[in-house]
Formats: sequence, C-alpha cells, structure tokens
Amino acid sequence: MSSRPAQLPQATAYTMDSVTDNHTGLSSPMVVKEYNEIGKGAFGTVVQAKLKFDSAPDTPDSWYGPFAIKRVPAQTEYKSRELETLRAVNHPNVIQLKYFFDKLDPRDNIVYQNLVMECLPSTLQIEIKNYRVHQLILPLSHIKVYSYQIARAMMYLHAQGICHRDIKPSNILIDPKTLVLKICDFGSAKKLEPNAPSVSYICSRFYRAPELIVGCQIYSTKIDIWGLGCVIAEMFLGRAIFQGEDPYLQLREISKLLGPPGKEFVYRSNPGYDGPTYSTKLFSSSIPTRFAKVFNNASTDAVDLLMHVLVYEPELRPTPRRIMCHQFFDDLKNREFRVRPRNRTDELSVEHLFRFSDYELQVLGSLTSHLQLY
Ligand SMILES: Nc1ncnc2c1ncn2[C@@H]1O[C@H](COP(=O)(O)OP(=O)(O)OP(=O)(O)O)[C@@H](O)[C@H]1O
Repeated sequence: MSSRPAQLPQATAYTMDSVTDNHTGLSSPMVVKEYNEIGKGAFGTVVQAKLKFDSAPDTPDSWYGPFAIKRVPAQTEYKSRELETLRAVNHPNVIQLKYFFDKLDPRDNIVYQNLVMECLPSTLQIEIKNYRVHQLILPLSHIKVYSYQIARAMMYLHAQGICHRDIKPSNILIDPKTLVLKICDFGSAKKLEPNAPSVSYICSRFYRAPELIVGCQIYSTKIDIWGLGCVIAEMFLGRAIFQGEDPYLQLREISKLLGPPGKEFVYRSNPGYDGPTYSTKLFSSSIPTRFAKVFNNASTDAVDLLMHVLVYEPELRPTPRRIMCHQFFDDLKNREFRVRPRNRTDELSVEHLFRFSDYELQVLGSLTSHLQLY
C-alpha cells in the first residue's frame, strides 16, 4: 500500500530576499530547496521543500521541513483569499501555514504566491484507493477517527463563519501512520455573511450540495456538512457515493437515494431554477431501507449518521458539534479505545482528540459534557 515516497529526490535551491514567517510576521532572506512535485490542482502545483535562513550554515540542522509549497499565480482576488484564510486559522485538524513569499517566474513572467505549509504524507483519496485496489474499505475504527477529525475542523472553521466550499477526499490530508488528519486547500474558502450572495458554481461536482446544484446563492456552511456526508459515505463504499456525469445528472444520482427534491426546497434555493428535478420517484422503498441497502457494510449508528447528514434541507443537516456528539463516535471516548494504523503493530490512544482549546470549549458550550472521556 502506498503513500508518497519518503526519500527526498534531487533538489533545486534558490534564495528569496523576503520570506515571511506566518507565526512571527517577520520577513527574512531564506534559501528554499525544492524537491519533487507532490500535487497538482486546477490553479497551481504543490512541491516538497526545505527552508533555511540565508545566514545559517549549510548543515543538516539548519534546514527546516520538509514542507509542502503550494504555488499559485499571485494578485488574483480569488487566490489571495487562501493566504488570508490560512493566516487566520490555527487548529490541529487544519493545515498550518509556516511561511509565505512571492516569486517571479522568469519563464512566464508571472508572480507566484508561495504558501509554505506543513507537509502530510497522504490524502484520504489515496488511502481509500489503497484499500479499494484490494477490494477492501478502511477499517471502521479508521473511518471513525478520520470522520471525527473532519467534523472537529469544521466546528472550528464554521464557528468563525469560514466555509471551505471544496470538501473532497483529495483535500483531506492524512498521515496513515498516526491517523492525524488535516483539511487543506483553502483556495475556495470564504467567510460567509448571513444573507449575502456567493457564487453557486463552487465545489467539485461529486461533493456539491443539492442547493448549489439548483443554483442557490445564499447558502450556508451546511454545504460543507453535505461534503462531509459524501466523504464518510465514500469511506464506507470505497468510491464516491454520487457520481453524476454532469451537474444536472449529479442531482439525479442524489435523488436515487434521497428521492426527488421537494418543490419547496428547490424554490427556496433558487426561485428561478428551470432545470430538471427528477420528480418521478425512482424507487418505491423508503429512505431508511435504501440507506441500509446502499451501506450494507456499515453499522446501524453509521447509517443513522449518514441519513441525518445527507438530507436536502440544509437547515436539517446537523452542525459539526452535533455530529461530534453522535453515537457513531461513542467508542472514541472510551479511554481504553485503541486504533492500529496499517503496517504497524502497536496501537494508539485517541485521547488527544478530546483535548479541546478554550475556543473549542466555548463553541461546544453545553455539548462539552457529551464529549467527556470515560
Ligand atoms: N500541505 C500539504 N501536504 C502534503 N500534500 C499536499 C499539501 N497541500 C496540498 N497537497 C497535495 O497537493 C494536492 C493539490 O493541492 P490543493 O488542493 O491545495 O491545490 P489546488 O490547486 O487547489 O487543487 P484542486 O484544483 O484539486 O482543488 C492535494 O490534493 C494534495 O495531494
């Protein structure tokens, strides 16, 4: 089973006059040593790299990292929001920005923004695929530990109004050796203001909430909760749950499980929607029967969680803190609970997942008592 190669290949090095440390806000000249490309997206590339202060001797101890540098063209309004968001966040389940700098690429004469982040060895997309090629799915304990950490990251982000808007397995970084999980790619993230419109053409198709598909512009952080439901479902199925071939057919895939969207839902989302609503019922069985059939390898509490999360009405989808309190995660609260990462013989405690910051405790409020270890 694979993650990315641990060995760093040959590097190219260059010196930058002004690299800003995200923690201190101070800028200094630093040498950047870039290794292999570890990711490619619609907007830029991600490479592995190490950094050292220009004044430091070139000894192994002087080099920090490895980090992941995401490089995107600078000065577009859309992408500078990613830097702004990353600078504002600090959570164990959200990727941390270490440094940033702008660099002119002489090949195309474009200034690129370089975001230097902590580097994780894999993604949930790679992990799901690793199991799928062996006709397996992730162990149930891993599904729980990963899902809980996504919900915890969302509780933190949503409490500040930050909506990620592109939740999908390739944007969820993991370390399979420790089961640590961090959400990445804040290129689409936005602080949503109540009743203010935002573009509805956001989020990768398979993970798009139904209100976005019908063109809703005044949506909420509940679009991320839909994405979370799709990601949990994918861990149980080994493939994306709703695989529409185009944006409208995406709605058809959803209606195969949930039934057709209600008229009120469509009207509330977008009164001007004139696309298909697949109003012919495709099945005669009830929703719980269909969920139980689709997730025939999942426990009753997992099916219950998915049935509550994957609903048309955004207001009815639970908040992240409610999700964290769902009985599906009850095992994790037992001090005796241990999880064994693949390719390891030792077992790990997950007590740290319940060590909340003061800010998280404030957000959890009265629900804190539901998240006590026993
Ligand atoms: N901090 C990181 N550590 C390790 N790998 C990373 C890191 N950040 C990104 N990657 C890898 O690079 C890929 C692309 O990164 P990212 O999603 O941020 O770029 P993007 O251009 O916005 O991509 P997309 O168009 O797919 O949304 C990720 O799927 C992941 O495999």
